[in-house]
Amino acid sequence: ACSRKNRNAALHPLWQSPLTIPGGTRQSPINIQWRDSVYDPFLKPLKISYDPTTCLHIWNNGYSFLVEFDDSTDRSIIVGGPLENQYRLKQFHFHWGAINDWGSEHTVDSKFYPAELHLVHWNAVEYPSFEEAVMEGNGLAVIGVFLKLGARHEGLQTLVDALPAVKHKDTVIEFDVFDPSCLLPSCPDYWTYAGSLTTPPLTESVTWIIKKKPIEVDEDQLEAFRMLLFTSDGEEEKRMVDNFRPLQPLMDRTVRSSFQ
Ligand SMILES: COc1ccc(CNS(=O)(=O)c2ccc(S(N)(=O)=O)s2)cc1
Ligand SMILES: [Zn+2]
Repeated sequence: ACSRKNRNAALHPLWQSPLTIPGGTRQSPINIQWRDSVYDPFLKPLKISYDPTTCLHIWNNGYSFLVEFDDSTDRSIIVGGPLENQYRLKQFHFHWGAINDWGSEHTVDSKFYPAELHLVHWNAVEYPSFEEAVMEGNGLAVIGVFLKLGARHEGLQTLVDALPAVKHKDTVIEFDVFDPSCLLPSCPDYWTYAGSLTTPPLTESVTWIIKKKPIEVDEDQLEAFRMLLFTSDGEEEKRMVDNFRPLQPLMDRTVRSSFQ
């Protein structure tokens, strides 16, 4: 279902670099073919413990809007699931479309969701900094959560209310208490596979953990994402939409599921 729009997204300034890095064998995002995923009974439940006071600010970086966390200690971490170590929360952000027919980065049985949340964590047990972890095969763990159109999400609303303050690229607003676990579905089921960052530097350093169940958000909340801009104040306005990377080849990878 790679429509014209997606090919344009592929050529979008965001990804002028080659679609996949030369020699890339584990690029993201991918289509998750449910029937090809393999149940792994040895996968543990994912344990998530976030400290809401580690929240710092919201930042429009010209790709998406990031909610960044103080990752100088182990106060907000995930452990278990497919992970060998515990990983520290660094930031979360979203990808979304201009319309509700697409917007997610991963697809399930070739179905797009209107948006996708990424919670980015790094392996502070084995690496001294985030920047170094980004370059290592087991350096990052990103939890992906699909957003679907439905009921208004009260937890997301506090974030949506702050977005007008970060309309332009390189604007920041203080955001000092937020618990991102309110954005996770209650169902523990997930898929997991070895992949990459979906924006430059596209490094193959991510253990992806994609939640099976989406969360529900309403139209107004998706529209609030779409009123953000890729462009800085004073530049000709370009709406921040379709900030997702095209699907990448699965190559020699297996997607495992934590559920039967
Ligand atoms: C060398 O310094 C660096 C290196 C890399 C970054 C990129 N930022 S990042 O790692 O948080 C992510 C980029 C894309 C993400 S996605 N859509 O796959 O979850 S996460 C920042 C600073
Ligand atoms: Zn992302």
